[in-house]
Amino acid sequence: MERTFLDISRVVVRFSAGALPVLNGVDLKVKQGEYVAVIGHSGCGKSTLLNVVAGLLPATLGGVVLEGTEVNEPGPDRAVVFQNHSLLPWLTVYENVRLAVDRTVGRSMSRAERDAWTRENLALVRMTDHAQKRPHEISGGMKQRVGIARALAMRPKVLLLDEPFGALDALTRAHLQDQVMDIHARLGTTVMMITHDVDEAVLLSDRIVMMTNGPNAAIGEVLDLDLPRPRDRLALASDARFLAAREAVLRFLHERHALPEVA
Ligand SMILES: Nc1ncnc2c1ncn2[C@@H]1O[C@H](COP(=O)(O)OP(=O)(O)OP(=O)(O)O)[C@@H](O)[C@H]1O
Repeated sequence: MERTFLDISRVVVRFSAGALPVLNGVDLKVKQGEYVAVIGHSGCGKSTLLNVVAGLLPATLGGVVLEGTEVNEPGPDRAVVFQNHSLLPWLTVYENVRLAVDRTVGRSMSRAERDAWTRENLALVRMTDHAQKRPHEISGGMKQRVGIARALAMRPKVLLLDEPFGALDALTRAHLQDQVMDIHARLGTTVMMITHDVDEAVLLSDRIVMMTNGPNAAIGEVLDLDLPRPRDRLALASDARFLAAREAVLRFLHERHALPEVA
């Protein structure tokens, strides 16, 4: 049996003493190199779960262990990319990534190595030609690419993506999904991605974790995707396995766990 890499164990999150917990007993074991998507209706607690894994929010009960070490605070081994790019506006694209390098992995590198590592990560997201621009001079999709480069530059054990493509138009989104698939294939990074988008979850993931509605949310079902990689969005559009997986997730969200007002 493959060893658990990221172990989310019986996580309960309660924001106030009198209220019901938002999450009530989330258990998830992620293998190294696995791409896991977490999907569920708005407000079910997806970001809350990601924040617990990131170490940004303590679990009320239960906890998270990454490669044998308990998560108690944020750290570069769990780099997060949020929906709204959080680049520093007064720094260039290069400087935004370089800052992360200098503050994390770069401590053990020479100046020239830090420069090369920064450029390598910018190249990975195809931002080399825009390295000297500032955030206001690049598009939303480019900003997300820089955010991904910055996260990868920390050499994280787990890349945590919180709706990273949520604010982008459909074509830019598709382009970025393809790039993330390519990066995942090349680097073998373990990824946990929050999404609302069923097609995105099926296209990118090895497993889809479907959450029940909150409060008291937990994992309702987990779907294993045996679609071979590399995956091609056009070929998959008519692939019976892709369509069956898509339908299974849609049925979970809109039949078994439809929101009360639309049920
Ligand atoms: N700091 C907080 N204090 C109190 N309640 C919170 C806090 N953070 C989140 N919540 C509540 O917890 C619930 C889950 O929120 P969360 O953002 O995790 O959901 P989500 O599934 O990520 O939603 P969405 O898909 O809309 O982003 C919501 O009811 C939210 O109001």
